[in-house]
Amino acid sequence: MPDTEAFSRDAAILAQALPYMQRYEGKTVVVKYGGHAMGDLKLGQGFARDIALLKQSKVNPIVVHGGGPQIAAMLAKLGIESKFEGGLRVTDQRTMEIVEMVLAGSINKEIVALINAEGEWAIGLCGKDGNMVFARKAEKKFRDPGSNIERVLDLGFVGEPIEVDRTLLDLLARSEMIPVIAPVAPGRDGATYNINADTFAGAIAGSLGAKRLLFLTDVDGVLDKDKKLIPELSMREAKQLIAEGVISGGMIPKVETCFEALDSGVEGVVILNGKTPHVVLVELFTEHGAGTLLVR
Ligand SMILES: Nc1ncnc2c1ncn2[C@@H]1O[C@H](COP(=O)(O)OP(=O)(O)O)[C@@H](O)[C@H]1O
Ligand SMILES: CC(=O)N[C@@H](CCC(=O)OP(=O)(O)O)C(=O)O
Repeated sequence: MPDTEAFSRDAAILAQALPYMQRYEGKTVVVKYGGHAMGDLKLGQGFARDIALLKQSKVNPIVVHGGGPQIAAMLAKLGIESKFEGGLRVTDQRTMEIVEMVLAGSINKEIVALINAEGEWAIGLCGKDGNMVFARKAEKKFRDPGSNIERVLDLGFVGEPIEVDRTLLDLLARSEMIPVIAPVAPGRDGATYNINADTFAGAIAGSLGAKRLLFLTDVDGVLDKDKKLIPELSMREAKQLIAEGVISGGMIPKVETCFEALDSGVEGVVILNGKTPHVVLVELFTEHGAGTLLVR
Protein backbone atom coordinates (compact mmCIF):
# COMPACT_ATOMS: atom_id res chain seq x y z
CA MET A 1 0.00 0.00 0.00
CA PRO A 2 1.72 3.32 -1.00
CA ASP A 3 2.01 5.91 1.73
CA THR A 4 -0.14 8.59 0.02
CA GLU A 5 0.27 11.04 2.90
CA ALA A 6 4.06 10.94 2.68
CA PHE A 7 3.85 11.17 -1.10
CA SER A 8 1.66 14.28 -1.09
CA ARG A 9 3.87 15.85 1.61
CA ASP A 10 6.99 15.22 -0.54
CA ALA A 11 5.22 16.55 -3.62
CA ALA A 12 4.31 19.74 -1.74
CA ILE A 13 7.93 20.20 -0.62
CA LEU A 14 9.15 19.62 -4.17
CA ALA A 15 6.68 22.15 -5.59
CA GLN A 16 7.99 24.77 -3.18
CA ALA A 17 11.62 23.94 -3.96
CA LEU A 18 11.26 23.89 -7.76
CA PRO A 19 11.63 27.65 -8.46
CA TYR A 20 14.77 27.72 -6.28
CA MET A 21 16.21 24.65 -8.02
CA GLN A 22 15.79 26.41 -11.37
CA ARG A 23 17.63 29.44 -10.00
CA TYR A 24 20.73 27.30 -9.44
CA GLU A 25 20.55 25.22 -12.65
CA GLY A 26 23.93 25.20 -14.39
CA LYS A 27 25.50 27.24 -11.56
CA THR A 28 28.46 26.36 -9.38
CA VAL A 29 27.97 25.92 -5.64
CA VAL A 30 31.12 25.37 -3.57
CA VAL A 31 30.44 23.66 -0.23
CA LYS A 32 33.15 23.78 2.42
CA TYR A 33 32.62 20.81 4.72
CA GLY A 34 34.48 21.49 7.98
CA GLY A 35 35.99 18.83 10.19
CA HIS A 36 33.78 19.86 13.11
CA ALA A 37 30.65 19.59 10.94
CA MET A 38 31.42 16.02 9.91
CA GLY A 39 30.13 14.37 13.10
CA ASP A 40 28.81 10.82 12.79
CA LEU A 41 28.08 8.57 9.81
CA LYS A 42 24.37 9.47 9.66
CA LEU A 43 25.19 13.18 9.36
CA GLY A 44 27.75 12.36 6.68
CA GLN A 45 25.16 10.36 4.75
CA GLY A 46 22.70 13.29 4.93
CA PHE A 47 25.40 15.64 3.63
CA ALA A 48 26.25 13.24 0.79
CA ARG A 49 22.56 12.93 -0.14
CA ASP A 50 22.28 16.75 -0.38
CA ILE A 51 25.34 16.94 -2.64
CA ALA A 52 23.98 14.11 -4.82
CA LEU A 53 20.61 15.91 -5.04
CA LEU A 54 22.32 19.12 -6.17
CA LYS A 55 24.00 17.25 -9.03
CA GLN A 56 20.68 15.59 -9.92
CA SER A 57 19.09 19.08 -9.95
CA LYS A 58 21.67 20.13 -12.61
CA VAL A 59 23.64 22.26 -10.14
CA ASN A 60 27.45 21.99 -10.28
CA PRO A 61 28.46 21.14 -6.68
CA ILE A 62 32.12 21.22 -5.61
CA VAL A 63 33.05 19.97 -2.16
CA VAL A 64 36.13 21.34 -0.37
CA HIS A 65 36.66 19.64 2.96
CA GLY A 66 38.64 20.26 6.13
CA GLY A 67 39.57 17.81 8.85
CA GLY A 68 41.31 19.75 11.62
CA PRO A 69 40.00 17.56 14.49
CA GLN A 70 40.75 14.38 12.54
CA ILE A 71 44.35 15.50 11.91
CA ALA A 72 44.71 16.32 15.61
CA ALA A 73 43.45 12.83 16.55
CA MET A 74 45.94 11.12 14.24
CA LEU A 75 48.83 13.30 15.46
CA ALA A 76 47.86 12.46 19.07
CA LYS A 77 47.90 8.73 18.23
CA LEU A 78 51.44 9.17 16.92
CA GLY A 79 52.45 11.19 19.97
CA ILE A 80 52.80 14.47 18.05
CA GLU A 81 51.41 17.61 19.67
CA SER A 82 49.08 19.92 17.67
CA LYS A 83 50.21 23.53 17.79
CA PHE A 84 48.30 26.52 16.38
CA GLU A 85 49.31 30.14 15.76
CA GLY A 86 46.57 32.57 14.70
CA GLY A 87 44.21 29.66 13.98
CA LEU A 88 46.69 27.89 11.67
CA ARG A 89 48.42 24.59 12.39
CA VAL A 90 52.19 24.91 12.73
CA THR A 91 53.25 22.30 10.18
CA ASP A 92 56.75 20.79 10.18
CA GLN A 93 57.81 18.14 7.62
CA ARG A 94 56.59 15.21 9.73
CA THR A 95 53.25 16.90 10.47
CA MET A 96 52.84 17.71 6.77
CA GLU A 97 53.08 14.01 5.92
CA ILE A 98 50.29 13.20 8.41
CA VAL A 99 48.18 16.17 7.22
CA GLU A 100 48.38 14.96 3.61
CA MET A 101 47.65 11.37 4.65
CA VAL A 102 44.56 12.33 6.68
CA LEU A 103 43.16 15.05 4.37
CA ALA A 104 43.96 13.79 0.85
CA GLY A 105 43.82 10.14 1.99
CA SER A 106 41.32 8.97 4.56
CA ILE A 107 38.85 11.90 4.89
CA ASN A 108 38.79 12.62 1.16
CA LYS A 109 38.01 9.01 0.30
CA GLU A 110 35.39 8.73 3.06
CA ILE A 111 33.44 11.65 1.57
CA VAL A 112 33.87 10.25 -1.97
CA ALA A 113 32.48 6.89 -0.79
CA LEU A 114 29.49 8.53 0.95
CA ILE A 115 28.55 10.44 -2.22
CA ASN A 116 29.07 7.35 -4.39
CA ALA A 117 26.75 5.41 -2.06
CA GLU A 118 24.04 7.91 -3.09
CA GLY A 119 24.41 6.72 -6.67
CA GLU A 120 26.65 9.57 -7.89
CA TRP A 121 30.23 9.63 -9.14
CA ALA A 122 32.50 11.58 -6.83
CA ILE A 123 36.18 12.04 -7.57
CA GLY A 124 38.67 12.76 -4.78
CA LEU A 125 41.32 15.38 -5.51
CA CYS A 126 43.72 17.80 -3.88
CA GLY A 127 45.46 20.89 -5.25
CA LYS A 128 48.14 18.68 -6.82
CA ASP A 129 45.72 16.91 -9.17
CA GLY A 130 45.63 18.40 -12.65
CA ASN A 131 47.94 21.18 -11.35
CA MET A 132 44.75 22.71 -9.93
CA VAL A 133 46.13 24.88 -7.13
CA PHE A 134 49.63 26.20 -6.44
CA ALA A 135 50.54 27.62 -3.05
CA ARG A 136 53.39 29.53 -1.47
CA LYS A 137 54.60 29.62 2.09
CA ALA A 138 52.14 31.65 4.15
CA GLU A 139 53.46 34.91 5.58
CA LYS A 140 51.47 35.65 8.71
CA LYS A 141 52.24 38.72 10.76
CA PHE A 142 51.57 38.86 14.46
CA ARG A 143 51.61 41.88 16.75
CA ASP A 144 52.66 41.06 20.28
CA PRO A 145 50.02 42.73 22.52
CA GLY A 146 52.57 43.36 25.31
CA SER A 147 55.43 44.96 23.35
CA ASN A 148 53.35 45.98 20.27
CA ILE A 149 56.21 44.64 18.13
CA GLU A 150 55.16 43.04 14.84
CA ARG A 151 56.85 39.80 13.85
CA VAL A 152 56.44 37.31 11.00
CA LEU A 153 55.35 33.88 12.16
CA ASP A 154 57.15 30.87 10.73
CA LEU A 155 54.41 28.25 10.41
CA GLY A 156 56.53 25.77 8.43
CA PHE A 157 54.65 24.19 5.54
CA VAL A 158 51.49 26.27 5.92
CA GLY A 159 50.59 27.66 2.53
CA GLU A 160 48.34 30.18 0.88
CA PRO A 161 46.88 29.62 -2.60
CA ILE A 162 48.43 31.82 -5.28
CA GLU A 163 47.19 30.23 -8.52
CA VAL A 164 44.06 28.25 -9.31
CA ASP A 165 43.80 26.61 -12.73
CA ARG A 166 40.14 25.85 -13.42
CA THR A 167 40.75 23.53 -16.41
CA LEU A 168 40.08 20.30 -14.51
CA LEU A 169 37.10 21.74 -12.63
CA ASP A 170 35.52 23.00 -15.88
CA LEU A 171 35.98 19.54 -17.39
CA LEU A 172 34.33 17.89 -14.39
CA ALA A 173 31.45 20.39 -14.42
CA ARG A 174 30.52 19.11 -17.88
CA SER A 175 30.70 15.48 -16.69
CA GLU A 176 28.88 13.24 -14.24
CA MET A 177 31.67 13.69 -11.68
CA ILE A 178 31.46 15.62 -8.42
CA PRO A 179 34.86 16.96 -7.28
CA VAL A 180 35.76 16.49 -3.61
CA ILE A 181 38.91 18.48 -2.86
CA ALA A 182 41.38 18.33 0.04
CA PRO A 183 43.21 21.58 0.95
CA VAL A 184 46.73 20.36 0.18
CA ALA A 185 48.69 21.95 -2.67
CA PRO A 186 52.19 22.01 -4.15
CA GLY A 187 54.44 25.04 -4.23
CA ARG A 188 56.53 26.10 -7.21
CA ASP A 189 59.43 25.29 -4.86
CA GLY A 190 58.50 21.57 -4.94
CA ALA A 191 57.23 21.48 -1.35
CA THR A 192 53.76 20.33 -0.30
CA TYR A 193 51.69 22.86 1.66
CA ASN A 194 48.90 22.60 4.23
CA ILE A 195 46.23 25.23 3.55
CA ASN A 196 43.40 26.25 5.86
CA ALA A 197 40.30 24.68 4.29
CA ASP A 198 38.25 27.92 4.46
CA THR A 199 40.99 29.82 2.58
CA PHE A 200 41.25 27.01 0.04
CA ALA A 201 37.47 26.91 -0.55
CA GLY A 202 37.43 30.71 -0.96
CA ALA A 203 40.17 30.53 -3.62
CA ILE A 204 38.36 27.78 -5.56
CA ALA A 205 35.00 29.58 -5.40
CA GLY A 206 36.62 32.90 -6.39
CA SER A 207 38.39 31.42 -9.41
CA LEU A 208 35.09 29.96 -10.66
CA GLY A 209 32.95 33.02 -9.85
CA ALA A 210 30.68 30.61 -7.96
CA LYS A 211 26.99 31.41 -7.44
CA ARG A 212 27.24 30.33 -3.79
CA LEU A 213 29.96 29.45 -1.31
CA LEU A 214 28.58 27.63 1.73
CA PHE A 215 30.66 27.13 4.87
CA LEU A 216 29.38 24.19 6.95
CA THR A 217 30.61 24.50 10.52
CA ASP A 218 29.36 23.49 13.99
CA VAL A 219 27.33 26.61 14.89
CA ASP A 220 24.17 28.01 13.24
CA GLY A 221 26.10 30.90 11.70
CA VAL A 222 27.61 34.08 13.13
CA LEU A 223 26.08 34.69 16.57
CA ASP A 224 25.62 38.04 18.32
CA LYS A 225 26.63 38.84 21.93
CA ASP A 226 23.45 37.12 23.18
CA LYS A 227 24.32 34.01 21.10
CA LYS A 228 21.47 34.73 18.69
CA LEU A 229 21.90 34.03 14.99
CA ILE A 230 22.68 37.06 12.79
CA PRO A 231 20.82 36.32 9.52
CA GLU A 232 22.69 38.97 7.48
CA LEU A 233 26.08 40.50 8.21
CA SER A 234 27.91 43.31 6.40
CA MET A 235 31.67 43.82 6.43
CA ARG A 236 31.29 46.98 8.53
CA GLU A 237 29.21 45.14 11.16
CA ALA A 238 31.64 42.20 11.12
CA LYS A 239 34.62 44.49 11.78
CA GLN A 240 32.75 46.00 14.70
CA LEU A 241 31.91 42.56 16.18
CA ILE A 242 35.54 41.44 15.80
CA ALA A 243 36.73 44.60 17.59
CA GLU A 244 34.21 43.95 20.40
CA GLY A 245 35.40 40.34 20.71
CA VAL A 246 31.96 38.94 19.83
CA ILE A 247 33.45 37.27 16.76
CA SER A 248 36.57 35.40 17.86
CA GLY A 249 38.76 32.34 17.27
CA GLY A 250 38.22 30.36 14.06
CA MET A 251 35.25 32.56 13.15
CA ILE A 252 37.56 35.55 12.44
CA PRO A 253 39.45 33.99 9.47
CA LYS A 254 36.20 32.40 8.28
CA VAL A 255 34.37 35.74 8.13
CA GLU A 256 37.41 37.41 6.52
CA THR A 257 37.53 34.68 3.86
CA CYS A 258 33.83 35.26 3.17
CA PHE A 259 34.41 38.94 2.33
CA GLU A 260 37.51 38.13 0.24
CA ALA A 261 35.38 35.62 -1.70
CA LEU A 262 32.68 38.28 -2.33
CA ASP A 263 35.42 40.66 -3.55
CA SER A 264 36.79 38.02 -5.91
CA GLY A 265 33.43 37.53 -7.64
CA VAL A 266 31.48 34.95 -5.63
CA GLU A 267 27.81 35.99 -5.74
CA GLY A 268 26.73 34.87 -2.26
CA VAL A 269 28.49 33.46 0.81
CA VAL A 270 26.72 31.79 3.75
CA ILE A 271 27.93 30.29 7.05
CA LEU A 272 25.73 27.38 8.20
CA ASN A 273 25.48 24.63 10.77
CA GLY A 274 26.59 21.41 9.08
CA LYS A 275 25.02 19.44 11.94
CA THR A 276 21.52 20.57 10.95
CA PRO A 277 20.08 17.79 8.77
CA HIS A 278 19.97 18.70 5.06
CA VAL A 279 21.10 22.25 5.75
CA VAL A 280 22.50 22.61 2.20
CA LEU A 281 19.08 21.97 0.64
CA VAL A 282 17.31 24.17 3.20
CA GLU A 283 19.70 27.03 2.39
CA LEU A 284 19.52 26.76 -1.38
CA PHE A 285 16.01 25.52 -2.04
CA THR A 286 13.77 27.22 0.53
CA GLU A 287 12.47 30.74 0.94
CA HIS A 288 13.91 31.40 4.39
CA GLY A 289 17.35 29.76 3.94
CA ALA A 290 19.53 29.14 6.99
CA GLY A 291 22.62 30.56 8.64
CA THR A 292 24.32 33.93 8.15
CA LEU A 293 24.42 35.56 4.72
CA LEU A 294 27.49 37.76 4.31
CA VAL A 295 26.90 40.96 2.36
CA ARG A 296 29.29 43.75 1.33
N1 LIG B 1 30.36 35.28 17.01
C1 LIG B 1 30.54 33.98 16.79
N2 LIG B 1 29.54 33.26 16.22
C2 LIG B 1 29.66 31.94 15.99
N3 LIG B 1 30.79 31.23 16.28
C3 LIG B 1 31.83 31.88 16.82
C4 LIG B 1 31.75 33.29 17.10
N4 LIG B 1 32.93 33.66 17.64
C5 LIG B 1 33.69 32.56 17.72
N5 LIG B 1 33.06 31.47 17.23
C6 LIG B 1 33.63 30.12 17.18
O1 LIG B 1 33.96 29.80 15.85
C7 LIG B 1 33.80 28.39 15.68
C8 LIG B 1 33.75 28.05 14.18
O2 LIG B 1 35.05 28.24 13.64
P1 LIG B 1 36.02 26.97 13.39
O3 LIG B 1 36.12 26.16 14.64
O4 LIG B 1 37.27 27.45 12.79
O5 LIG B 1 35.13 26.16 12.34
P2 LIG B 1 35.48 24.99 11.34
O6 LIG B 1 36.36 24.00 12.04
O7 LIG B 1 34.13 24.44 11.00
O8 LIG B 1 36.14 25.62 10.14
C9 LIG B 1 32.56 28.09 16.45
O9 LIG B 1 32.47 26.74 16.85
C10 LIG B 1 32.67 29.04 17.65
O10 LIG B 1 33.28 28.39 18.74
C1 LIG C 1 47.02 25.49 7.96
C2 LIG C 1 45.92 24.77 8.66
O1 LIG C 1 45.58 25.09 9.78
N1 LIG C 1 45.34 23.77 7.97
C3 LIG C 1 44.25 22.99 8.50
C4 LIG C 1 43.64 22.20 7.35
C5 LIG C 1 42.36 21.50 7.73
C6 LIG C 1 41.23 22.46 8.05
O2 LIG C 1 41.26 23.65 7.80
O3 LIG C 1 40.14 21.80 8.60
P1 LIG C 1 38.84 22.44 9.30
O4 LIG C 1 38.09 23.13 8.23
O5 LIG C 1 38.15 21.22 9.80
O6 LIG C 1 39.29 23.34 10.40
C7 LIG C 1 44.77 22.03 9.61
O7 LIG C 1 45.88 21.56 9.52
O8 LIG C 1 43.98 21.77 10.54
